[in-house]
Amino acid sequence: QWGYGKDDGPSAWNTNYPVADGDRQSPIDILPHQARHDPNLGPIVLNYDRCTSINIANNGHSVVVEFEDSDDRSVIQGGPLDNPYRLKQFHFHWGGKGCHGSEHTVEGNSYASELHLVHWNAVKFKTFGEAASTSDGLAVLGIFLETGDEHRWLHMITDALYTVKFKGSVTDFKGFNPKCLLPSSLHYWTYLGSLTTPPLHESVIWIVVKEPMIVSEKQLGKFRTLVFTGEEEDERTRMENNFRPPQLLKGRTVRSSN
Ligand SMILES: COc1cc(C[n+]2ccc3cc(OS(N)(=O)=O)ccc3c2)cc(OC)c1OC
Ligand SMILES: [Zn+2]
Repeated sequence: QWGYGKDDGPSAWNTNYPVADGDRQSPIDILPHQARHDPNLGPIVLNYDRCTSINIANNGHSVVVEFEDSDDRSVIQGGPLDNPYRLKQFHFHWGGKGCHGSEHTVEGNSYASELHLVHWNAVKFKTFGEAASTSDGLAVLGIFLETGDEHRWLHMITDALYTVKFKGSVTDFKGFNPKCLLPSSLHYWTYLGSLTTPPLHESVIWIVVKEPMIVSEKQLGKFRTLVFTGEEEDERTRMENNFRPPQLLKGRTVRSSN
């Protein structure tokens, strides 16, 4: 019942989700010079080598790749995290043709798109849902996408998008390791925030990587062939501009790894 349109978009979400006006909402505009460099912030460590992707789906808001998360086969740890967090899914946010579509911005500048790798603290919680509704139950790794040369591995995602054009479509998507999408440096900013879509739970430790991944305009354009609507609906609404704009910092500190 929520979306990214004029009537159901981010400015209307606080009607059904009052936490939208909360004190630790995401995304935010990141000001690098005001971020506190914290020498105690170690590197982010990704152990995705035994990760098991299951499927790729169009949930009516984005395209999502889900992972098997019944054990610690794919986890993120280190950095601001005091436990390993299990990879649950990743998805993207993007703009319209020529417009930008990232959620976090840097000094007011947005990128073409943003990848979110969603992890949950399976040490402290039994289910993703429980973690998703408890402070710091989730850790989301945000990667900016910038247009330039073609990304050598992104085609594995974009070649599958035609199979999930419509809301509610799901197809098998096995053997994909998202580590191949990451930029070379994992230097990051980190702050306490929320899910950027309803239910907007304030349960996320955000880790936003400074270096963007480079993808071609053509690859990005394939995301815009998806539609928000189901196959049975008569109108086809192109899936684009599925991003929430930056929210108030409300006194939060953003820390920077080296
Ligand atoms: C699998 O169970 C759930 C799935 C989901 C699906 N879900 C919904 C919204 C999400 C928003 C997200 O926000 S983002 N964009 O900041 O990464 C991330 C993962 C999400 C995952 C939500 C749940 O409770 C909040 C769930 O527990 C009941
Ligand atoms: Zn997201």
